[in-house]
Amino acid sequence: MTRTVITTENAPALAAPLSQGIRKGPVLQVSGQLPLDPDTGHVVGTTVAEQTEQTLRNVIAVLKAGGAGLEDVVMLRVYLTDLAHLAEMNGAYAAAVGEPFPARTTVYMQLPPGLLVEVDALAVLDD
Ligand SMILES: C=C(N)C(=O)O
Repeated sequence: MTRTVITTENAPALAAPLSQGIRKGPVLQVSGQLPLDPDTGHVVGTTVAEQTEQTLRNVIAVLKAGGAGLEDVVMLRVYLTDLAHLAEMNGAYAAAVGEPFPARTTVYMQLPPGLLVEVDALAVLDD
């Protein structure tokens, strides 16, 4: 089975040794996306809600480039810098992702200055 690199100008090009997404057969893994504007590379938003919205826009852009959509996502991982942001992130997340919600894990970690959230996604496409 061929491993295909997924690249799109509609999500930011990250300055790291990674692909925006990788597809192998029906499986599409989206790399951790950040709340960056794809055109400028600048951080979008100062609140965790705003940053979650932009981050999920970037996740969706990579999914689309790989032939998938949110309906194909089985797992999302959300990385937050502060437990106090959980409720606000959940509000923005629920509105953007919609039901039925994929499985999800939320992890707390450090991110570079100004970044409050990162999200990666695993999608499985129909045969
Ligand atoms: C931004 C990332 N996904 C990374 O550095 O792994």
